[in-house]
Amino acid sequence: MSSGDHLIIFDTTLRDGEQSPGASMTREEKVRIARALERLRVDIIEAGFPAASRGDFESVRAVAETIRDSRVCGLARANEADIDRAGEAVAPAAAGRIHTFIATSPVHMEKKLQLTPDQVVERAVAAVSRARNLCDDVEFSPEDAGRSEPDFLCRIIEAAIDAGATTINIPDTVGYNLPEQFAGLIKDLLQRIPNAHRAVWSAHCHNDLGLAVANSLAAFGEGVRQIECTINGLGERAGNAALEEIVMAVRTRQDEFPCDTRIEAKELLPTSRLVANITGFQVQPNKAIVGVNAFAHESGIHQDGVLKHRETYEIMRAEDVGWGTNRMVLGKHSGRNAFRARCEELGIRFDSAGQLNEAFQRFKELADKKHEIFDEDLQALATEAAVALEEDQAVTLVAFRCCSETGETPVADLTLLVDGNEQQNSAAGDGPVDAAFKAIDGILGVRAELLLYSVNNITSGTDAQGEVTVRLERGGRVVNGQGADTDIVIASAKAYLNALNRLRNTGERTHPQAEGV
Ligand SMILES: CC(=O)SCCNC(=O)CCNC(=O)[C@H](O)C(C)(C)COP(=O)(O)OP(=O)(O)OC[C@H]1O[C@@H](n2cnc3c(N)ncnc32)[C@H](O)[C@@H]1OP(=O)(O)O
Ligand SMILES: CC(C)C(=O)C(=O)O
Repeated sequence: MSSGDHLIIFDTTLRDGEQSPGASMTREEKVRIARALERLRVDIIEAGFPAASRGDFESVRAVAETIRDSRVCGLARANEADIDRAGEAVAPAAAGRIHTFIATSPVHMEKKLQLTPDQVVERAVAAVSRARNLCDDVEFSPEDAGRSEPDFLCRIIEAAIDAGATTINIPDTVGYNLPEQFAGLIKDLLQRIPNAHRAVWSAHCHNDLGLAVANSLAAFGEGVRQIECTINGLGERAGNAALEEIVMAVRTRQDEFPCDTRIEAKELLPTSRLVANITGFQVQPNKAIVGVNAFAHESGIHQDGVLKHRETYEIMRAEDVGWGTNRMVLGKHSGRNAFRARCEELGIRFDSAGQLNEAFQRFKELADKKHEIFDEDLQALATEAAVALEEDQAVTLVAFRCCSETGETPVADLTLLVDGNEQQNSAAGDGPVDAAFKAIDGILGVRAELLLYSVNNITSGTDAQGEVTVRLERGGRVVNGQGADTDIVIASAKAYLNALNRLRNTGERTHPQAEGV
């Protein structure tokens, strides 16, 4: 728990994170998250605001009783009652901290606290001294430092350090600062405050302008050695600096940040998931590090690059932050290389470039209709492509339209390519599938008995492909036909045509079980 040379990670998910409207947690939930934070090896866990309620006091105390490898901190306003409550709550901790704060910006002092600057300094000093009598580790924050006057900050921080503060935290409470400006403030304070070296300096940035991480890292560049952050960037309004982003920025850009954290990065994803599940604040797919797309590639050019050499499009390894691996998502932007690689992983082999091209073309057609192509879709379309190439598909579906209305008889209107000639027909039926089959019969003059018709969804979701199997019998010959499509009526027409083509072909196997139905 000593800082050594590493960057101290102060996690405030259970305090500032909990201040997000709708994110409050029970004692048991806080203890579960605190355990996950301990596994993650954060240095300090700010477990709550003990004066806020009996429940929060008990939560902080339960965390203090449970956690052994991280320091446990409680927040307190600059008044005696809050500080005593925080001291009592963190007392059972293996290592405890009291964090006291008071606002220092003109608008907060005048309008909110209704105190003069002199009174604010007096309260800060009294609060820090009282906290030091209860705990040997005391953090002081001049709230809204980002909008405070530097001269006043120098005065109050110097007094707080003299009163016993061991950590000085500079909050950009309302997320107003820009990186250079915030770094400049830290530099100025460190240069001008004579006893600055007696405290560890910290940054606590909010994300109102989306700059919390950038501001925290800029502050590090000027001498801050503790960063306050939260899992998934949870926190008041737009949130705090995201812990996972801070940690991985430091680890990935060692050229800029010559230090490391104690963080066990493989725990980042499980911890993120736990916090999301408990709070109900799900992580957006494109969230850095822990979003489901953070290590996923759909574009063919990127997939090709990553397959050839991961670092072409990845600056971190998915495995290092808790993902099983990176992910190739097959969709309409994917290319042949990723398509073939995934098929090979599934044991689907293409014997010729023609087969690959046929399957790839079908894949692109499907991808235009479906957001994501799953492994089951690949299996189905590879089978279809192989069938199309292996067998003589004398009859193929060119166009299909079906009208199905409440109270009206469904009508199917389709065009087939029969031995090289397009033929069109319409038919009504008891349902859209029946209408489609009758329209096909009308063109081909079919006399076959339908023994079986079954539909299965290949994957889940309303855009899933339906896989249809049709079994026909004519003159003692029994054949199966398969068809797959996101539209189950089209899948049915394809399956019917597939079976009819087989009936037309000589040398057709006659035992349906041999075809896996
Ligand atoms: C930037 C931050 O994130 S700060 C932390 C914010 N977190 C929270 O507020 C969550 C927990 N808060 C609470 O449960 C409640 O606000 C309590 C229990 C702390 C106080 O509740 P109440 O006594 O009902 O006061 P209320 O919340 O209405 O107003 C806050 C009071 O604290 C004062 N105050 C605010 N900050 C401080 C401070 N750092 N030091 C001393 N007094 C302060 C305000 O001036 C106001 O005083 P007033 O009642 O004399 O006008
Ligand atoms: C209590 C302080 C550090 C705070 O949360 C803030 O200023 O945002």
